[in-house]
Amino acid sequence: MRGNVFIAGLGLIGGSLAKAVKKAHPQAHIIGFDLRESELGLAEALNIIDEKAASFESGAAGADLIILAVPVLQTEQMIERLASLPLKIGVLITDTGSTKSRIMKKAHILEERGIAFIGGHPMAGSHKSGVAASKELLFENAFYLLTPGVAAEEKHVAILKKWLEGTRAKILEVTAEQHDQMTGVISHFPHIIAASLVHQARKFNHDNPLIERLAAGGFRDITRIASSNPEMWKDISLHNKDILLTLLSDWRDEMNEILSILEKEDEDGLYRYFDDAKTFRDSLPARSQGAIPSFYELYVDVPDYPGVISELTGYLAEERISITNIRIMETRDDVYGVLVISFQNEKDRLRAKSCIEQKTTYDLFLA
Ligand SMILES: NC(=O)c1ccc[n+]([C@@H]2O[C@H](COP(=O)([O-])OP(=O)(O)OC[C@H]3O[C@@H](n4cnc5c(N)ncnc54)[C@H](O)[C@@H]3O)[C@@H](O)[C@H]2O)c1
Ligand SMILES: O=C(O)C(=O)C[C@]1(C(=O)O)C=C[C@@H](O)C=C1
Repeated sequence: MRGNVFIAGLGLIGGSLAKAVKKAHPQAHIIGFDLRESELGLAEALNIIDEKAASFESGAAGADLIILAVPVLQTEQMIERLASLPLKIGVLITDTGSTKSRIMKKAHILEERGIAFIGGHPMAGSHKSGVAASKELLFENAFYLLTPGVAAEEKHVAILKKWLEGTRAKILEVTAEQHDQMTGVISHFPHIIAASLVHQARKFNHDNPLIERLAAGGFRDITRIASSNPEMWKDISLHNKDILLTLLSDWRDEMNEILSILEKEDEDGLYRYFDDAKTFRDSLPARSQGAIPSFYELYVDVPDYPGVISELTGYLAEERISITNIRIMETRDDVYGVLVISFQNEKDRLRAKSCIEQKTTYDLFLA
C-alpha cells in the first residue's frame, strides 16, 4: 500500500506499529509525532519513521491513515483535536488504546463529520515503554481487537487490516463493551493485583529487609507487570473504572472465601482451590502471544563459576542463534543458579536447547 501514515505517540506501541507497517508496505511514508523530542529524534535516527511532523496538526493534515498511540486520556483529546482539523478526504483513523468504550463514544464527533474511526487494540505489549523497546514482531500471533465505529464500513475495516498485515496479528472484531469487559478481567485487573502484591511486600520489607532478596521466582513472575508505565495504567484504570470496581468487589468475595477455607483448615477446600485454578490455567493456549505473554525461555541449571554465561552465549553465537534476553534467577543464592535465556521464537529455543545439550551436561528445562 502507498500513502501517508501518521503515527501520534512514538512509544513502544507506536514504534512497533511503525516498523510493522513499513515492513509490509515499504512504499508507505511514515510521519511521526511525539510530545517528547527525545522519542521523536530516536525514531528518526533509527529510521523507524520517514519524517518528523512539526506539529500534531501538520502530521494529521495530509495523512491517509492516522494511528493514535498515546495513553487513553490523551487519545480522547487527540480525537477532539482531529474533529476540528481539515483532514484529507477518505482518511481512516484508528487508535491502539487498551480501553475502547470511552474512546468509541468520543469518536462520535469524528463520525458526525463522516470520518471513519476504527478502534484498535493490539493485545500484546510489555512492561517496557518508549520507542527504544519497540519491535517489528511485537504483535506476531497476538490478538488485535478492532471496534469499528458507525461511519466505518466493511471496506474501511478491510483497508485497515491490509495496513496492519505486517503485525502478523490475529485480527478480531468485537464491540467496545465486550472489549472492556474482557480486558478488564484478563489485563487491567491483574495489573492492579500485581501492584497490590508489590505494595504488600514493600510494607513488610520495611521491618524485614531480607524480603527484598528473597522476592524472586514466583513473586517476580507474578509482579513483572507492576513495572509497567504508571501514566498508562492510571489512564486505563480511570477509563475502565466501573468494570474494575465490580471486579474489585468480586475479588474481595474471592479473598473472603479463601480466608474462610484457610481459617477452617479445610484441606479438601484448599486442594480444590489450587487445583481448579491450575486446571484452568493449564488449559489456556500455550505459546501464543496475548493476555498471557509468551516468552520463549530456556532454563539452564548452571554451576556458579566465572565465565559460565559467556561460555553458553559463545556456544549459541557459534550456531548463530539470537537471544533476546538473559537473566539469573536469584531464588537460590548458594549452590546452583538458574540462567533464563529468552529467544524470539520456538524454533530458536529448541535449537538452543539441543546446542547446549550437545556441548554441556547442564540440566535444561523448557518453561
Ligand atoms: N504497553 C503495552 O503493553 C500496550 C499494549 C497494547 C496497547 N497499549 C496502549 O497503547 C498506547 C501507547 O502505549 P505505549 O506502551 O506505547 O506507551 P509509551 O509510553 O511507550 O508511549 C506513549 C508515547 O506517547 C507520547 N505522548 C503522550 N501524550 C502525547 C501527546 N499528547 N502528544 C504526543 N505524544 C504524546 C509519549 O511521549 C510516549 O512517547 C496506550 O493507549 C496503551 O494503553 C499499550
Ligand atoms: O505483557 C505485558 O507487560 C502487558 O501488560 C501487556 C498487556 C496485557 O495486559 O496483556 C498490557 C496492556 C495492553 O493493553 C495489552 C497487553
